[in-house]
Amino acid sequence: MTHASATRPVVWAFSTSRLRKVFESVAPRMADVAEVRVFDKGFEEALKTLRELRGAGEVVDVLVAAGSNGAYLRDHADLPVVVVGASTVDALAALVQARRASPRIGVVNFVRVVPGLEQARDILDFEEIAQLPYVSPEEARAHVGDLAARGFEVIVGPGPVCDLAEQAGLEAVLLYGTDSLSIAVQQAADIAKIVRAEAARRQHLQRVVDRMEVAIAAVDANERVVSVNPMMQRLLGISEAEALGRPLSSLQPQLGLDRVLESGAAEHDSVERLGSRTVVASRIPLRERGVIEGAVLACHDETLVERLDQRLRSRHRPRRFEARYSLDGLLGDSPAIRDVRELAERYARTDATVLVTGESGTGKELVAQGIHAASRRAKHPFVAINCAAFPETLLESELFGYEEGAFTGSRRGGRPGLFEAAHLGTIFLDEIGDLPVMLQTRLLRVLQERQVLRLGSNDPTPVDVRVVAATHRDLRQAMAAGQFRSDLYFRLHILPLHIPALRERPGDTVVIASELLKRALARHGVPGAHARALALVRPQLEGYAWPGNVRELENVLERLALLFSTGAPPKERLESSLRLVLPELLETPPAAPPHGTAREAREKQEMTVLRRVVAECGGNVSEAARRLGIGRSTIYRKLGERPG
Ligand SMILES: Nc1ncnc2c1ncn2[C@@H]1O[C@H](COP(=O)(O)OP(=O)(O)OP(=O)(O)O)[C@@H](O)[C@H]1O
Repeated sequence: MTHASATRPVVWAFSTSRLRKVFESVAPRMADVAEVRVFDKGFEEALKTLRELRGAGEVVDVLVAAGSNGAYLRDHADLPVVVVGASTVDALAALVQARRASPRIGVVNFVRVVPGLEQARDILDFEEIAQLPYVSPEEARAHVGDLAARGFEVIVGPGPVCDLAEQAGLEAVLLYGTDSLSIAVQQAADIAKIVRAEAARRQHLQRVVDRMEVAIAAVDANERVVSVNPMMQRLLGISEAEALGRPLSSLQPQLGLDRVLESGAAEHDSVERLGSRTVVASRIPLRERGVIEGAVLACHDETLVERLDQRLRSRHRPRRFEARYSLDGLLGDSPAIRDVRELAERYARTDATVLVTGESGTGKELVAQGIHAASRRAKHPFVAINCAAFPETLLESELFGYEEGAFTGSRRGGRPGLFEAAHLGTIFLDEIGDLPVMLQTRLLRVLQERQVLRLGSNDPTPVDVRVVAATHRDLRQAMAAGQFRSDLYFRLHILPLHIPALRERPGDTVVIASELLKRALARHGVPGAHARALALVRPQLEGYAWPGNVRELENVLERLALLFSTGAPPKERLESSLRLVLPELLETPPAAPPHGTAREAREKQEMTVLRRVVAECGGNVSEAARRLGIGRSTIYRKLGERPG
């Protein structure tokens, strides 16, 4: 059975005449050069046989045939054809044999005269050699008749001519022998090797193009498609067969290459909207010796470009894997914050999971970084992720990574998740209370088994990671409401650490403010303004409720430093300037109601401020959050509303 991977070239020889027998005797002798198969077929029948056998999966590299049959196949078959020529040895042998019959010899050959016969005449002592080339069978028949009429008794020629000569009662000698056929088979084998090498190169190139995450189409100078890879077929929504030969702009006007063919100038990275999809397209003209002979279109899917962009950004964000803060950076002198610092230092000496709770902006991440920096893991990565900031599927692949082919567009070779990135270090899971239930289950498994399973993989990777989780939500309440798995809660709640809100430790405000203001003024190049600036707002700092905690305090002090950055504001405008940059602080604190506590008064004041700022921002909570330096969710929570 013939097979595509057969190492020997496969040659099929076609002949309906006596030449077939010679082929049959040559085939076994050429076995180490080529696998030769001989068919008793010619012309249309040969083509039909070719179609049938190749349709059934048989493989052939090159055809061999003689005379007009060879010429016919060369014109009609879609394979290389070697047309047998008479070798000098065979021609001489035929003449010697013919000479034995008669000194007058007719040579009737297809199209060509046999070279060198005139010289042979002297050596072989001929009386006459008549060479009559023919093109059509009718012409061959006429030549044979003519020679017979002229008294020739022997004719040398290809198979069909020999048949005609014998029919006319003359002696016939076959022009081709084993030498001619061996030469033809050798030529066929040489061609087969070249053709195979070429095909292999083309296939390799095709495989490369087919596997690229780019949709590619090439057109000729008339903008007709000459090749499209599978990605492009999908983009155009048609098969290769449908696309080939048609003008690209007729398939998708927005992806046309006519402009590039005309101008000869490449166009890079144009953004094209195709229905619901967006692609980034590049168009490049192809030149052959300076003449434009076609063009190539390459389209990247928008999501791929975005993914690459994201990956490049994250690669340039090493900060993400490093702790910047130590526990010394946790400012404050209150007993509450001292407790926090002391507890954090103790926790840092262990490897157990820590659950940090506290309102937004109280320093939960700062404490997590501090614990990492004070632990034996300090030299290894600190990886932080905000579980509320990603949609569920993205969060899953961020945390656990994925294997190649896990989803469309997953990158080759897969990608490790943050748990793997944090190996030997600490992972900080911020806003753990917002982790979707499905991921709570996966996280629980990681905590229990200390190994992660990438998406689409069955092969877990062991990880040595310390977990610090944080939340501003009440996880017990979430548990009761069925939003948080209790088994996960108990796995996280091993070393609890609560950071009280800034308003619950009033002494801290001025201590922290003083230090943060010093840093902000230094950044603005006015360190000398510290005492004056602080004195100016000190009563307000102490009286204010700080719904956004230290983050809000930072924000306020940054604005204050900005006010002083161009020199202290003149006295007469001081009040109005301050009111302008620190409106929330200068809101007149309402007098404590007779029956209320100081805390209630502060909370009331806080609500007044929140409502006013939200109103000033036309109800735009994001804008209000930015101005106050607190999270949107904090505003919603305090105002008792849910995000719409
Ligand atoms: N005690 C503190 N001393 C100095 N800086 C602090 C302190 N507490 C918080 N900060 C600063 O306040 C900002 C907010 O802190 P952090 O991001 O740690 O809060 P968080 O509780 O994690 O907030 P969220 O819950 O909104 O993520 C940071 O810039 C942090 O450095």
